[in-house]
Amino acid sequence: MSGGGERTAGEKTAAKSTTGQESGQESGPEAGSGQQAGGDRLWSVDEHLADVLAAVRPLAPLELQLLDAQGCVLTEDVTVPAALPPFDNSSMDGYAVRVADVKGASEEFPAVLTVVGEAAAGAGAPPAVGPGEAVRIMTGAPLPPGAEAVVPVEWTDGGTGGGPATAMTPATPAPDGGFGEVRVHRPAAAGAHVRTRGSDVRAGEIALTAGTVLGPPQIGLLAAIGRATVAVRPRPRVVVLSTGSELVPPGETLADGQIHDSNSYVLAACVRDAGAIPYRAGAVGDDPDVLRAALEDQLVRADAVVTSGGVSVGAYDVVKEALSGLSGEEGSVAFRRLAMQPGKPQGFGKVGPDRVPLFALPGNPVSAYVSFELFVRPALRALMGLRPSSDRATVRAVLERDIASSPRGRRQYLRGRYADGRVTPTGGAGSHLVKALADADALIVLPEDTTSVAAGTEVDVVLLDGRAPLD
Ligand SMILES: Nc1nc2c(c(=O)[nH]1)N[C@H]1C(S)=C(S)[C@@H](COP(=O)(O)OP(=O)(O)OC[C@H]3O[C@@H](n4cnc5c(N)ncnc54)[C@H](O)[C@@H]3O)O[C@H]1N2
Ligand code: MOO
Repeated sequence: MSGGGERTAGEKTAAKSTTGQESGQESGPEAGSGQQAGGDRLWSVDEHLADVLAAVRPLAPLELQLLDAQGCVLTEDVTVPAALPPFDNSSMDGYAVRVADVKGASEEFPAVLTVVGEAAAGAGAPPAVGPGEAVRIMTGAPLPPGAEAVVPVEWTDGGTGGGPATAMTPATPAPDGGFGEVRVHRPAAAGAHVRTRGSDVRAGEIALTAGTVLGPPQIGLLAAIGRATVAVRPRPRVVVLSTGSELVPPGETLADGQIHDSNSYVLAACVRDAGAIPYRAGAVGDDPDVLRAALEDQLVRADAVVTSGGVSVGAYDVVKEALSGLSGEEGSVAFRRLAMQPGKPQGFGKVGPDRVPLFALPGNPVSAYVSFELFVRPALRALMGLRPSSDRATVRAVLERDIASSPRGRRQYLRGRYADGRVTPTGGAGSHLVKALADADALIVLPEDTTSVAAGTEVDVVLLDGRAPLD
């Protein structure tokens, strides 16, 4: 990547952006900048999100091991190769019997059967049950030939000659070398306590259709039908880079004017929380060449890049400086101001020959977090083939406290705690307030035309803790 350039690539193609008219991989903010298209105007949250989503496409499918595919979207219809269960088997520990032999049996007049052997799960082919015979059988063991039903051990004397048994005895052969006798106290209908071959799913049926999100039960089904790998949209690999010469990693001592880098941590955690794979590349100083070099290094393993800081109007706004002038193979990144608080300055585009989506988020910690929630999280879901916006519920809630002011013309996302239909703001509007953010589990959304809200009013609240379904 090279830097500089008098006019940004984004500015040159500004007219293509934002309204969603352009479809396909190359549309969206990659191709435009609000400053050029609409003067110094503010872009709405919805416009920006629409542009971001118009520019991202689901990742190409990959064949993954089952557990690596958890949470991913299946891209194939999976057919059942062989019936499940693969053979008739017992659902109880007890005795495999013929129905006629136990007809009318009771505790007072038990059916006395000769036990001719044992069927245990995984122990190979069981012996056959002839007239007047029974086979000891354990849960999951194949039903012996000739047997029509299983009587649970509790309906028998367990071969002890005493009263009703509570469990199978561990020892099987009787002293005479046989298995002895069992007294059955109740009749059993044909098929009683037998799980028939194919009763779960038959060979040739569709087990799971393309588009299914693989949760634990779906992964269990795939394993049960013998699949070791499946084709899914993979989790995006997301490089997280924070910028700022004042940043020091947590664990190191601060010199004058330094602060700890929290954004690369919160953003990497957000990436993971969204179901993607974070690569936290740490912090780079305010040097555009160093940032470009770091990005070039990281791009080989990235399906998306998230940077924080350096996007406003300061003298050392390194991300803007490094990425505004990209062209050709380098891709392009457009910077714009959004009608929201926090999160006003934003950059978005695609970089490198593979056109990897890049989100340049503002550096204020709360701004970076809220920007991720609103724009990056939906985009990562889109890369995974998931519905972008459906995993965060928005509910109405009664405000517990007055909100004295909200900037006219900007949609405000205040932090709050939600419980039982009520929401309480945590801290104020300052986008440096990380403790208040950590205390929150919701974002209180105040529309652009709202300048204050009295306690008792109903407001929109975005729940942050993933209470809504994931697909
Ligand atoms: N004259 C103007 N100044 C600012 C404007 C404006 O419109 N005119 N916008 C303000 C808004 S709103 C925001 S948001 C910030 C965004 O600035 P940058 O994206 O350039 O971010 P920085 O200047 O690099 O940092 C801002 C702030 O956040 C701290 N920071 C940065 N990175 C981290 C990190 N990784 N971990 C923890 N804290 C971080 C940084 O030290 C600054 O305090 O611009 C306003 N200014
Ligand atoms: O928009 Mo900044 O993100 O208000 O703090």
